[in-house]
Amino acid sequence: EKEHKGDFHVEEAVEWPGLDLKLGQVSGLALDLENNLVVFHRGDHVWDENSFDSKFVYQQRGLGPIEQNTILVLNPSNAKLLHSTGKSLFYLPHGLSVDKNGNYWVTDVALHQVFKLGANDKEPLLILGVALQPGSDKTHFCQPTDVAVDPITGSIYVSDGYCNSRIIQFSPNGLYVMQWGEETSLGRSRPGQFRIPHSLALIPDLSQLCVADRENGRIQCFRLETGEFTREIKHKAFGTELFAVSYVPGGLLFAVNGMPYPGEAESVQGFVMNFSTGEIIDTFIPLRKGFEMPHDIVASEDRTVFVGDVHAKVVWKFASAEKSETIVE
Ligand SMILES: O=C(N[C@@H](O)C(=O)O)c1ccccc1
Repeated sequence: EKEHKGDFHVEEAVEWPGLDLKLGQVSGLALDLENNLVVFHRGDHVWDENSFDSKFVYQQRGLGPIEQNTILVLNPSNAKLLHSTGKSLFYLPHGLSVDKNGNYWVTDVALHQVFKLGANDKEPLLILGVALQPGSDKTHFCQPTDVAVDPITGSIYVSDGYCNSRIIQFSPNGLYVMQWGEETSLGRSRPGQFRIPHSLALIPDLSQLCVADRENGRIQCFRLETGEFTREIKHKAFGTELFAVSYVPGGLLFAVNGMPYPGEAESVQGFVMNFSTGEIIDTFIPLRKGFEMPHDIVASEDRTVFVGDVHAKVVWKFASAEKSETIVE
C-alpha cells in the first residue's frame, strides 16, 4: 500500500461514467455553478503532427468546424447529459473555464482565439484574437491554452500558449491591460519564464494565478494585479511535464503530469497538494486502465475530482475515500 498523508485519499469511482459519452479528444474540464461537470472535447477532430505548419498556421481548415456539440454539461453523479452547446464553432478545442455568471470561456488552438459563450446562447458574447492568425502582439495569440476570469474584478487572464510564453490580462470587456512572462532561456528556467504555459488556476481569495508551466514540469504562481512572481511548486514526482492545475477553495491544489519520457521513473498520475505549503498530500491513478495523456483536471469542494484525457478520449472520476488509518509503504 502507498503512504497517504492527510485525512483522505482519492480513489477512482469505477461506476463512472457507466454510459458511452461519445467523446473526442478531451481537452478541457470545468464545474459550472451547479457543480455539474462541463467537458470541452474535439468531436471528430484530432490534434496531430499534420495539424499545423512550421508557422503554427492550422492546416485542416478544409475540414470545417466540428459539427458535434463540443461543450457537454453532465450530471456529476450519473454522467447523464444535461445540456450541450458549441457546435459548428471550433476547430481544435483546448482550455475551458466557467465564470461566476455561468458563462463558458474557451480557447481554440487552431483559431488562436478565446471565446466567451453564454450558457444558452449560440453566438459568442466576446471573441479575442484574430481567427486562424497566430501572432504575439496585443490582438493575436499563438495556440492559446487556457482562460480564467477573476470573479472579483472580472479581469480575464489568458495563458498564451504553445507558441508564445506569456500570460495576458484583459479588462472585463476584453481590452488589453498587461502581460508577463518570457520564454525559458537555455539552461535553467528562471521565475516568470515558461515552456508552454498550459493551464490556469485562479485563486481569488489569495489574489493569485497559478500556471502549469508544462515542459518545465512545474507550477508557477503570480499576483493577479501585477503579474509579480510569488512562488514555484515543483516536485521530482512531477517528472518532465506538468499538464494541468486546479484549485479548490479550502486550500487544495490538484494537478496532473505528463506521460513519462523514455527512461523516466516518474509515472503519469494525479496529485493533491496543500496549496500553502506546496507539499504533495496524495497521488492517484485509475484502478483499471492507466492514464494516457491526462490533459485537464477539476475538483469540487467535496473533493470529487475529474480528469480529462486527450489521448484516451475519456473522463475519469475520483472520489475521496475517507481513510481510517495511515498505511505506510
Ligand atoms: O501537445 C500536443 N497535444 C496536446 O497537448 C493536445 O492535444 O492538446 C501535441 C504536440 C505536438 C503535436 C501534436 C500534439
